[in-house]
Amino acid sequence: MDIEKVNSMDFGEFVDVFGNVIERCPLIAAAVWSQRPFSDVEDLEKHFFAFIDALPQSGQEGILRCHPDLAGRELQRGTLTAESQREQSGAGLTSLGADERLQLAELNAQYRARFGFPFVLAARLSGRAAVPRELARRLHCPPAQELRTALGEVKKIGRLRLADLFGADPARL
Ligand SMILES: NC(=O)N[C@H]1NC(=O)NC1=O
Repeated sequence: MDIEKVNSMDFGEFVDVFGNVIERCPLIAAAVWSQRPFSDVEDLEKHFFAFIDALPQSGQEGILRCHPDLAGRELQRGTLTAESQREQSGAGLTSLGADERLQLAELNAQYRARFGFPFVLAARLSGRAAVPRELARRLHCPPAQELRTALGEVKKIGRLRLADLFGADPARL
């Protein structure tokens, strides 16, 4: 895919293609479409991120709540989005032992109880051992800092998903 192709997409096609750049938030792609034309993929990415940054805290928390737990029930049930499924299996979360799954479920529950949204981490950038470690560490962070960290992870996930769509190297975005 190239940027000329993106700029020529009608609304429906654009939302079909980019609707899950931010997990289960096609509204963001819908809003970004009206800002076309984009000069390149970096410019497109900037519009996604600027939308997130401009939201009030309730909206930013809403975005986090659209994310499925890592190694959670949806992974077990096979109801993840295709992107999330790929990311979670790529990180080795599909092959956890029962003990590891239980440990993560407990940490996920503690995290959600403390912050009111699920723990979000760009799974593709960390291995399965790093997930419980990061979860346990971030569980003790101040809420305002944690919201910023979690949104930073949402952006990392979005960047990787955009890079996939463009067949680009995410380091160059
Ligand atoms: N909870 C959470 O981080 N979920 C996400 N992380 C990721 O890499 N893909 C997801 O769906």
